[in-house]
Amino acid sequence: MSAQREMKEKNPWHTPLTIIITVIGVIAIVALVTVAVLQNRPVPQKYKYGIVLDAGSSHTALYIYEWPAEKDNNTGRVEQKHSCKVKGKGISSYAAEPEKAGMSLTECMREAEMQVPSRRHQETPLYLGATAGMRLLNIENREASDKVFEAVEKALQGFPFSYQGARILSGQEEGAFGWVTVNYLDDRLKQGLETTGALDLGGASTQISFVPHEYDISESPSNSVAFRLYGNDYNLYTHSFLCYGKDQVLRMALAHQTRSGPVTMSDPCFHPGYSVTRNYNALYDSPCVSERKPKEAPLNFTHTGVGNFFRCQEVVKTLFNFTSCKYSRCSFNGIFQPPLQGSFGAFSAYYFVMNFLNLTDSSIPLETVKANLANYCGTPWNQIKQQHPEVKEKYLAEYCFSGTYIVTLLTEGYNFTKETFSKIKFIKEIKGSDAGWTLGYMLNLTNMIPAEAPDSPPLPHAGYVSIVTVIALLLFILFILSLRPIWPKCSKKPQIV
Ligand SMILES: Nc1ccn([C@@H]2O[C@H](COP(=O)(O)OP(=O)(O)OP(=O)(O)O)[C@@H](O)[C@H]2O)c(=O)n1
Ligand SMILES: [Ca+2]
Repeated sequence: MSAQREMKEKNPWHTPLTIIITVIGVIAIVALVTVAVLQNRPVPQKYKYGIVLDAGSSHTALYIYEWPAEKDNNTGRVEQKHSCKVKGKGISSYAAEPEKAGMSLTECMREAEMQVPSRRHQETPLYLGATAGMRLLNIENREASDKVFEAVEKALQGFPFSYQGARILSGQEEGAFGWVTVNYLDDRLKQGLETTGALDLGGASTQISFVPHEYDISESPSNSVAFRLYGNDYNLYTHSFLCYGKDQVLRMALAHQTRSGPVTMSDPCFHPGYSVTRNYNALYDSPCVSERKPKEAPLNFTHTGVGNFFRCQEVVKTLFNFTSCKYSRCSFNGIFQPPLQGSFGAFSAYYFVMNFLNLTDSSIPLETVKANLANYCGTPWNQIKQQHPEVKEKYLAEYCFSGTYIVTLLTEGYNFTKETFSKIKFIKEIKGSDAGWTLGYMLNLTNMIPAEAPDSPPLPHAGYVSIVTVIALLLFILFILSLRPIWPKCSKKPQIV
């Protein structure tokens, strides 16, 4: 017992001096680390916002994006905070009553007012971009298209955001910004990874964009877009096919099959037992088909279904022109297309249709996709309606046609083979943000993707804190060791008596 007590008494760690040094040391370390952590802690997140309205041919959607306020110039990640689907049809459908185009946006704009904190309203940029529906209206009736824009502009200026204008995007912009969105969301641009191609299928036009392997831009300069993003150069191939969105292509298919003006038409792209009356004038009311209108057509025709995928494919193929190509290679309609490269993300109607048909899984071989479609198209219309009572009949009736069109466009049009078909991923969104051109458009207009890679701190915050802690501990230990000569009796071994 007494030996133990003596040891305790002689233990240098129990002298008042060392206890004081230790306590001060510990306090110093805690203070040092706390200051380091607090000083470099990311400040509580404040966000900035941007709003883009996608005025598509079939409908308008509003997207709100947000990003950390203190990092807006380069490093902060922009994410979709909210989206709102405008009720009713696209703005181009209001050609005869333009004010209604403006009014149609009110509900979603009110939602945006609620979603964006009011102190940020005034600085939040608001853009409207119109695509193929307005492109067609602009071709058909310039004055009507201008009136629609006037009405839309007036409506948007009535909200407290920083309105930045409404305009028609070129097909090239639509394709290129879709590609930017997909690759930005996948973090491929910042990391300089191989990029993903983008396939967008709308109601009135469709876009294909990818970075080809070796690519002679001079062959068709109008199909190329050069980007410098985060210090990397990209030569993007992009093309937009006006009239090859799924609604306009359906018009073309119907026009092709009714070119002799019959009273009843049997359509392999619609289910057996399907039958509706359609109006000739309504069918031909689009620049995509207006020239094909039969001379002496009756007012209406009966559109009946036969349900045959392979015959439907034959009809769809007649809508592509493969005969003339003045370049080294073409997709269709004499449009240059370099060899396909890498993987692709296919979104908007590609996704809606393939998702409905349960065909989004990339592991499904092309042959199986076709077999499933053949089976689906051959299913009687009554049965289809019974199986999907929740789906709008207009959508439901068209999935056989749309699925057939998608497969035909991808394989015959763009030259995907049974090997490369599996490189297509049918996607709706990436990490919570919808795939589409809107995000890329906003990133571009707000200069949010820098041309050069931004300087980043050499260490991440956690690494910095760990290193500060370790160095502080080492210094403390060193300090304690350096005191050894003044420790009373500490150089002597404790003697057991
Ligand atoms: N759940 C849904 C939603 C939409 N659609 C259809 O998908 C097509 C294209 O939709 P979208 O990509 O929204 O086209 P828009 O942007 O309106 O057209 P565009 O890009 O050509 O201007 C339309 O035929 C629409 O009827 C669908 O089949 N199922
Ligand atoms: Ca679209």
